Amino acid sequence: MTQSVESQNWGIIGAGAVGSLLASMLVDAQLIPRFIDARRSAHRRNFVVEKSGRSQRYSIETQTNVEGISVLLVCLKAWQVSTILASLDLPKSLSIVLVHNGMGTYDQLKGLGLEQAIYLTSNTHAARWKSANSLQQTGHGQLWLGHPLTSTAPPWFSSLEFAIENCTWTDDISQKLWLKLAINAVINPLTAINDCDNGQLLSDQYQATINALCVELSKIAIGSGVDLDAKVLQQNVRDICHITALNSSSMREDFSNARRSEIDYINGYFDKAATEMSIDCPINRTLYLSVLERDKNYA
Ligand SMILES: NC(=O)C1=CN([C@@H]2O[C@H](COP(=O)(O)OP(=O)(O)OC[C@H]3O[C@@H](n4cnc5c(N)ncnc54)[C@H](OP(=O)(O)O)[C@@H]3O)[C@@H](O)[C@H]2O)C=CC1
Ligand SMILES: CC(C)(CO)C(=O)C(=O)O
Repeated sequence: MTQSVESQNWGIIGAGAVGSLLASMLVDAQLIPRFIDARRSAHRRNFVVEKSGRSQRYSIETQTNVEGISVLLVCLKAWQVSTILASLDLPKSLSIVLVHNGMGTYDQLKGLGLEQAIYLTSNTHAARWKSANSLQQTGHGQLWLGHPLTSTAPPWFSSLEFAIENCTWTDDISQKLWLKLAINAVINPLTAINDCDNGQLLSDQYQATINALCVELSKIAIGSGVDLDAKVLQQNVRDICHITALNSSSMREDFSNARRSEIDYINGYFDKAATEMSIDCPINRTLYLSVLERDKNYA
């Protein structure tokens, strides 16, 4: 691969499945990212990534703070983002890129008074750990990047676009985020509660619930100024269930691994918006409260 012209220092907080996958893509493009982890002393993180049938070794420097970093990819679970970023000393010039499922962290960070530029993404590049240091890419997806207030891509975007497969700037990130949020609000709680793969949601028994839930979510999105037709959403949910038929959703994985889920930032986000607009959404509420009740054990 040709060396890209690079003057940024890339940091990644969250050396989990997504953070390590994106780190490997940056290394492949010779961008030399560093992991940030204030919980541990400085070290090198060594791992193997299996991508497109090839295994490659990576060794990434891990530092305890964001010193020297100019672009920070935040690959944490949604519920970790505000607490962890608030605990770090972040320079004003830092660009923050949020890479997680769900919505609500942007407002939380702005509410905390963060003055840095915060970019949002909708990411479908997927990976899972086969063992502690061996990662497998499980989905060649897409990463949409945008900013809620500006349609101009930052100067470092060309490097990210060069490094990350199917990385595209959008001047309407809100539309992409709401569609992904709605898809997750259908697939994630239903697969977690029913303990099934994504593809099983295509069976007849789930269609009435899925269709009615899509109508509710569409009403909330439209009430929030986002054009999200219920039929288009239903089709998108079906398409994702087909494409990811054998996948176990991230919420189902959280259930099986006794971890807190991201429900507050998915169905909870819809529930809050529905309540503010006095839109009755009983199916979304039931799913939200059911997973929330389970999550109390893992707060
Ligand atoms: N996995 C996937 O394929 C996909 C995931 N997503 C979304 O991307 C986001 C990240 O997911 P994923 O990578 O799977 O999640 P992981 O739980 O694998 O990654 C989160 C990482 O953050 C680390 N972390 C926790 N606290 C800190 C801290 N204080 N400082 C530094 N690092 C910390 C964790 O380390 P430790 O475990 O040591 O605590 C963990 O490695 C989620 O929102 C998920 O829904 C979206 C698309 C696909
Ligand atoms: C699209 C989907 C449902 C794929 O599994 C996902 O994003 C998740 O599991 O969180």
